[in-house]
Amino acid sequence: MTGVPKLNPKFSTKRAGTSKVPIINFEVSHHRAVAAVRLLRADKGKAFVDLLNEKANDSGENEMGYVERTLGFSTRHLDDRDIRLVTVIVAGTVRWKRYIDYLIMSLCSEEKVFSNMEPLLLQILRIGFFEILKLNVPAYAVVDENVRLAKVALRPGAGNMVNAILRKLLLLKETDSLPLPNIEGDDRAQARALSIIYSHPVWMVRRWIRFLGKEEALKLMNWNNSDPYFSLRVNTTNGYTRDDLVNRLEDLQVHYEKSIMDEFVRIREGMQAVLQAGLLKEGMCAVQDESAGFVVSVVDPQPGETIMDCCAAPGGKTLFMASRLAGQGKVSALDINKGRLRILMEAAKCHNLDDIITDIHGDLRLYAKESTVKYDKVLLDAPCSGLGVLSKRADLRWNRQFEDLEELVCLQDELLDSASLSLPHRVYMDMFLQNSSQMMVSIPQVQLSTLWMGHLLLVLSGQCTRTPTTR
Ligand SMILES: C[S@@+](CC[C@H](N)C(=O)[O-])C[C@H]1O[C@@H](n2cnc3c(N)ncnc32)[C@H](O)[C@@H]1O
Repeated sequence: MTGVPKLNPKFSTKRAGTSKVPIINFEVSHHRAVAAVRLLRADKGKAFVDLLNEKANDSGENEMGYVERTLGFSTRHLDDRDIRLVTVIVAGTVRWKRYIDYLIMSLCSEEKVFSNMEPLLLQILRIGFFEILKLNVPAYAVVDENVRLAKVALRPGAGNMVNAILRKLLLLKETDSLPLPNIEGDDRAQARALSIIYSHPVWMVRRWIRFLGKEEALKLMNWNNSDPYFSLRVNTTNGYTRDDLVNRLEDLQVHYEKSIMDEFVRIREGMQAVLQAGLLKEGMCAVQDESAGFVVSVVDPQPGETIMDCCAAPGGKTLFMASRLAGQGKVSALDINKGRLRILMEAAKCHNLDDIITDIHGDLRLYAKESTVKYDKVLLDAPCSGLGVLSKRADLRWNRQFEDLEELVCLQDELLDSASLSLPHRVYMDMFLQNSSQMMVSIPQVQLSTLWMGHLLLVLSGQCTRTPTTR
């Protein structure tokens, strides 16, 4: 792929001149246009930002400005439905990128047609493929709209190409003959095929098969590719019950599901409505992953206890642990990042927990050497790769490199040593899955290790005298 797209002059000059009145271009489907530009930004990174600066004279224009200038409609006119569709299309297209690209390449007349394809054209095709394969949008709408978008954003020839490739895809789908790689050959070749079918980087597939076995690795990839849900935790410290939260969600017509954990409710859609209704601001609930709640359940804070949260910010687990203390006891929240710690304390105020929580700004590795304070319990939620939340963060799988994990494992090792050295009662370590296997073999004091929803929780007793890890 080469550079960033050249703008179609016809549209790039539309907003030039004296008129500031937004021009609404009814020719293109607005949510697809914004989705295509957002995907382009994700794909091109800095090259895209450079293009914005170059074309907009460093005016700080964002991607929305780009859409307005090049496609001729004001993104201010996007309604809630459009915004929701942009989110769905962008997340899904990014998630399935490897699989979709394999199909696009298979349907191009030659491999070089794919590798030389203009970046914006590729995004439009990816959107069309995602809509046909995963969203089941009516075929005529997908073809018509994406062809028109390619014609308007690029040129008529680009529209013809989109038309030809999407129609080929429809035919293959109808006849159930979509091309797929065979899972055969040595481990590496099989991982390569699986990485296309499940749309993950090859190194992740190989690593998970090695550590978890093929069956679990496939389950994990299916989970990563499923539509995510979000969890809300009711704030009992402010006197609310889960029924109160459920009643408000019903008023807002947000569909929910009660979690097996008492304080939690799951929602798949409707976060916008929850935010707009102010449920978070008024302290009724917090957005918190159930897996984070599970970690707190294992720590099981009891009234009167002192707890150290070693990597606390922005504070999801700190707040939940503090609320479990029922007004008696203390949580010390330590973090190296001052800004995130400030957010934590603001949330503590909102949740009426600022008497229970004390913030400590510092590097755990230094703090642990100097402090003589002992705690009843210590939670270490060390920085992680985020590989446990790939269903929610579609882009992460493409942004993480194997080398990032290596660095993280080093940091986690050091932090675990610090947490367990100077705070030697019980250390609860929560980490995402990426390096779980190394950790499990390397820490003889592990009393309990539980793998759940992408988290590995280790409960250690006494000081941590580990043998070197198997990195
Ligand atoms: C996974 S996040 C913690 C999330 C938090 N426990 C929660 O539930 O909201 C990891 C945190 O570790 C902090 N951190 C990284 N290195 C650190 C260090 N050397 N000492 C203390 N905190 C550190 C980061 O600033 C980040 O806020």
